[in-house]
Amino acid sequence: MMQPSSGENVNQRIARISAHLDPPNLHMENTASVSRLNCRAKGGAAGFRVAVLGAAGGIGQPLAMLMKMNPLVSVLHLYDVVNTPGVTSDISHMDTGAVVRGFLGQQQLEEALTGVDLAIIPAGVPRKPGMTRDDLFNINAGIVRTLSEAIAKCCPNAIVNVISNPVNSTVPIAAEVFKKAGTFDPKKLLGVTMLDVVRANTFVAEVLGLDPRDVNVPVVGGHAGVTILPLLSQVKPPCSFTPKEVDYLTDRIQNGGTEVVEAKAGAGSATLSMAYAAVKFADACLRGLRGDASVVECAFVTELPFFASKVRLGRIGVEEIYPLGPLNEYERAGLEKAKKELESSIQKGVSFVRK
Ligand SMILES: NC(=O)C1=CN([C@@H]2O[C@H](COP(=O)(O)OP(=O)(O)OC[C@H]3O[C@@H](n4cnc5c(N)ncnc54)[C@H](O)[C@@H]3O)[C@@H](O)[C@H]2O)C=CC1
Ligand SMILES: O=C([O-])CC(=O)C(=O)O
Repeated sequence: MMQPSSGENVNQRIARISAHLDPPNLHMENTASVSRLNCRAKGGAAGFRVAVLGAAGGIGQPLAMLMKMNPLVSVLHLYDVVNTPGVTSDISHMDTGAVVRGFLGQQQLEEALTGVDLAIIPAGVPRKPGMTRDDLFNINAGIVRTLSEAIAKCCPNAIVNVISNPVNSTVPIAAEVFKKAGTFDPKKLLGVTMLDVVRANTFVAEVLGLDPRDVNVPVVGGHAGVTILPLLSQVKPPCSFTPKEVDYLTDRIQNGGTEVVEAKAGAGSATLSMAYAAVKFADACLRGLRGDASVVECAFVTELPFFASKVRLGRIGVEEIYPLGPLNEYERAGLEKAKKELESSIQKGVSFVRK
């Protein structure tokens, strides 16, 4: 026990005690479950272990915060190449169940991934006005490859949620890395297209005058421009749109990301709505892992070979990929455009790893 020194004021006392504390829950050299003042908690209530890779970023921070609030998460690993000590300290003060641990820099990447059930990847640079998602390829491809190599080594059975853009190429990159490592399981690798669904629900609800929570719009294809294919003929609850409404909604859903990039005027792309969407999707993956019945969401999966589809999530990841269902003429034309662009984006990702 530290003894109070005589003549010490409150600020001096606090400073003296703080100097004896370990860095806040940060897994540095001294990992020792960081026993601040010998607290007994070692963490690990029943639940899943989740790692966020890119946790200090615009998406990473709110995503980490929301995952800390998720009762299915028992241990939350926050990894980034910068700033994880601060983010980890901050989030670790939330009085929710998950134990938070921070990991900083490449040398701590493997430790960050060991034992995790779900790895979420929002690492990488975002767009600025005038850029396409594909313009991010040169930087983000290498980041996703590095992180995927570490996943293959340290948690080959984890479910992987890829957020980093261009998703249409980064998911094929992860798949190729896993194939090379002999760990590829198409049931476990998912590109996160949930934001397209979240936007579609919101915009359709606005047009119809409904509560967005009561609306469900399947969005298939991919996650860039024309590859984002909302199936407005399959909206639940069943409803109909005028041709003008279909044009307006399709355009707004396909360009929702650009709408945010332009509004942010150089300060990045969607972060808050993306963190919300990522957590909605991660929660679905965890409920599937827990064995909940009928967990169905849209995601970019690797079995057609790559296509965002409605999928049922279960204990092993993707348990069923639903067919597209009946498409109207407008959607069939959209599908042809989507397929063409998707093919080249997929090939670009595959070649990046094979070259
Ligand atoms: N799938 C989707 O629907 C969406 C995807 N995105 C994408 O998500 C990515 C991240 O966006 P923001 O969070 O806004 O960017 P950001 O720049 O704010 O954050 C990215 C974070 O990644 C970290 N990072 C960079 N290299 C890393 C590495 N090798 N390992 C671990 N962390 C690393 C950075 O240090 C930074 O903290 C972008 O590629 C963006 O285009 C954004 C919105 C929606
Ligand atoms: O548009 C971007 O660059 C980010 C993104 O993927 C989205 O908001 O859908």
